[in-house]
Amino acid sequence: MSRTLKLAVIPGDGIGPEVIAEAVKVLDIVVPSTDLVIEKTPFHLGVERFLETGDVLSEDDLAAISRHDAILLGAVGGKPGDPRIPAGIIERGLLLKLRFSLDHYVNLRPTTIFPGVVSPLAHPGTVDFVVVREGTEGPYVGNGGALRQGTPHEIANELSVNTAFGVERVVRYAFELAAKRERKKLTLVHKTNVLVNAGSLWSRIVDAVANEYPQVSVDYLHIDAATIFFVTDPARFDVIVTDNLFGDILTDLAAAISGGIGLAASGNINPTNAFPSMFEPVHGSAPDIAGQQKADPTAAILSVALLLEHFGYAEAAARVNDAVAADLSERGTTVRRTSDIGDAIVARLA
Ligand SMILES: NC(=O)c1ccc[n+]([C@@H]2O[C@H](COP(=O)([O-])OP(=O)(O)OC[C@H]3O[C@@H](n4cnc5c(N)ncnc54)[C@H](O)[C@@H]3O)[C@@H](O)[C@H]2O)c1
Ligand SMILES: CC(C)[C@H](C(=O)O)[C@@H](O)C(=O)O
Ligand SMILES: [Mg+2]
Repeated sequence: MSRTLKLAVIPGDGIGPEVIAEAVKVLDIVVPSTDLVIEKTPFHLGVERFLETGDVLSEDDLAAISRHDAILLGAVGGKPGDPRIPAGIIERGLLLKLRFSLDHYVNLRPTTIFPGVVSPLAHPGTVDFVVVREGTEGPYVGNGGALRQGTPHEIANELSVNTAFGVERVVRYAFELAAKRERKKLTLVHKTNVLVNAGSLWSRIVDAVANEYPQVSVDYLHIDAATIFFVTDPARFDVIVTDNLFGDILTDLAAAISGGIGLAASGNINPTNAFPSMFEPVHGSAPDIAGQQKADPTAAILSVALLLEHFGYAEAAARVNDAVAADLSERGTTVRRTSDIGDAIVARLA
């Protein structure tokens, strides 16, 4: 008996299509070792589509994507400052619209330093942590406005929305994850000394849920101090739970300390499975290197491993991770084309 998984594939912009081509090759080579049959549907979305049609993501597109079991996305967005693309129209209208509409309240971003990968840190220690970034609230909700725009008296607001329901569900997910991991440690990262209302809500919920997980040790860091420890002692972290914006910034830093943004994978998870979860590299469309086969597809390939894990295919996911690890440990400082990296990883899985 086989199990059919309907996968919406959104290659997107810039390096998105280049890295997704390699991720799909890896998926295609690993899936026959499972009982899965993957039915892929490509969706042509992103800057090009916007420039051609003025449309970013129609209700029909959204409905069609929602009928899939999962989404694999490359990256979306144009060159920052491109006058043809209003700021945020692709990011908000496509990427965040998917995350919000499909209730991706857990943005899961694991970090490890693979053997042989050179960290810019002199003494990184053993780095193996997961950032559980809240995905549907915070300053990302788009609840803002501007008054007297363009005048010296302009006022620009972006409201950060934090609901007890939204915070509790992501905190519970983070505790559940911490309880399953070896070190069983959870760090709340926030800015409770300044953002006192949101900070108080997050702290109280973490304290309350902690009572149900006596086996998990809990600590707290302000976001600014957390960035210090990411650089001076990243080995201290196990599971980090934080809000949408802090999590965005921390996870680019996590990528940088662990070998680069080309290696950082993520899952936008709807743990209830009411909606398809979405797997994507943490990086963006990298207009500076797009179309040149210079992008590292490893993050997209590791996102495929997260997808397989999400559906319970831990062994297939481990095979992909192992093939990536082997490739990275042999890679050294050799510069390879995007498709050569994909092919080398595929060859290890064949
Ligand atoms: N999830 C997403 O779709 C996503 C994420 C971040 C940024 N963006 C969008 O992407 C566009 C560019 O944003 P940015 O420049 O701030 O961030 P970026 O992540 O695209 O690029 C930052 C730097 O990292 C490099 N880089 C990124 N991915 C790489 C890879 N796989 N291999 C090698 N180098 C890589 C780029 O060349 C660039 O120098 C913007 O429109 C932004 O909004 C989209
Ligand atoms: C492009 C942008 C909306 C997105 C975010 O801020 O979440 C990106 O930076 C990411 O980390 O996935
Ligand atoms: Mg980001």
